[in-house]
Amino acid sequence: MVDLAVSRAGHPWHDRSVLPAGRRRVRCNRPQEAPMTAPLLEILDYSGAFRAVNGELKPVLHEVGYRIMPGTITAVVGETGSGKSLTALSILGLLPATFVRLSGEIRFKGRNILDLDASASRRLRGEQISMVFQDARAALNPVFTIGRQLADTHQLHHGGSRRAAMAQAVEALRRVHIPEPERRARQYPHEFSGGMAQRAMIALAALICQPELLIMDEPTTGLDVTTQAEIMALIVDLARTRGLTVCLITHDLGVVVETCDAVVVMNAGRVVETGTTEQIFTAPREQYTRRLLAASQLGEEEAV
Ligand SMILES: Nc1ncnc2c1ncn2[C@@H]1O[C@H](COP(=O)(O)OP(=O)(O)OP(=O)(O)O)[C@@H](O)[C@H]1O
Repeated sequence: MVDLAVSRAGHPWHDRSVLPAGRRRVRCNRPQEAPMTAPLLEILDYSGAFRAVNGELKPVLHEVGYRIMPGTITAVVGETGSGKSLTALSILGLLPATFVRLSGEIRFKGRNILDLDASASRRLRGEQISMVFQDARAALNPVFTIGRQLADTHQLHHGGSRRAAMAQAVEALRRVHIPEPERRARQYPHEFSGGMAQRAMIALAALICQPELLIMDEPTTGLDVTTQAEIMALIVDLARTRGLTVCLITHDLGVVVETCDAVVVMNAGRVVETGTTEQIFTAPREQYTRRLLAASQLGEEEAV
C-alpha cells in the first residue's frame, strides 16, 4: 500500500497544461511539512456485501485498502458503482441495513472504529469525522433557518450560550464567504442557491463541528464551474489554515489535479491504485487508471 504522505512542492504536473480550458488552478501551496508517519485513517482489507431478499450475499467491496495521512486532501476516484461512497459511508457507520461487513478494519488514529459501541461511535463520528454530501439543500433541515441549524450544532458540540452559538454561526457563514451572513443566517435552506447551500454545509461540517477528517462526496457536482472553483479554494484554504484532513470523492479529475495531494483509484469494489497526485497523473501504473485519465483528457495522453 502506498503511503499518501506527500509534499506539494515541485510537482512536475504543476507546469503542464493539463487543465481544461477556463479552469482556474487552485493551489494549496502548503509549506513542506515534517515527514508524517501515522495515517489518520486506514482502511484494511475491507470487504462487504448486500443481502438480497432471498438471503443471498452480493459482494460489492473487495478487500478495500487505503490510507489518508493527516493534513492532506486525498481524492477517491473511479467510475460509477466502484464503491467510493459505500467505503465512505462505512467510515461514518451510515450503511444501509442490508449491507453486511465480511472482513476488514477501518482504523482512525490507529483504533478500529468498526468495533466501537454505539455511543462511542456516535461521538467519534459527530466530533472527529464529518461529511458533506452532494446535495446540500437536501441534507439541511428545511424547517429551520440556516443560522439555527449551525447554532444548534455548535451548542451540541461546544456548549455555551445561545447568543454565543448564533455569533459563531454567523462567523462560520462569513468564513465561507457568504455575503451578508447576519441576514442569510435568518433564511431557510430553500432561500439559498445550490452553491451557497454547499458553503453553509461546509461551514457546518468543517467550521462548526471542527472535525479532524472531513469526507466530501461529490461536493461540487451540479454547481457551475466558477462556484466549483470557489468551493474547492475554500476547502484547500481550510486544509491549509486549519490542518483539516479531507477525503474527496469525485468524478472530476480536473478538480483532483488542481487541489489534491493524493489519489485512490477504485474500480468494481476494489482499490486499483493509490499514489500521490503527481504519480497518478504522470506515471499511472495500472491500465484502468490510464483509461480513466484518457477518458477525462487529463494526465498521460495514452489512450488504452
Ligand atoms: N442500498 C444498496 N443496495 C444494493 N446495492 C447497493 C446499494 N447501494 C450501493 N449498492 C451497490 O454497491 C456498489 C458500490 O456503490 P457506491 O455507491 O459505493 O458506488 P460509487 O463508486 O460511490 O458510485 P457513484 O460514483 O455513482 O456514486 C454498486 O454496485 C451499487 O450498485
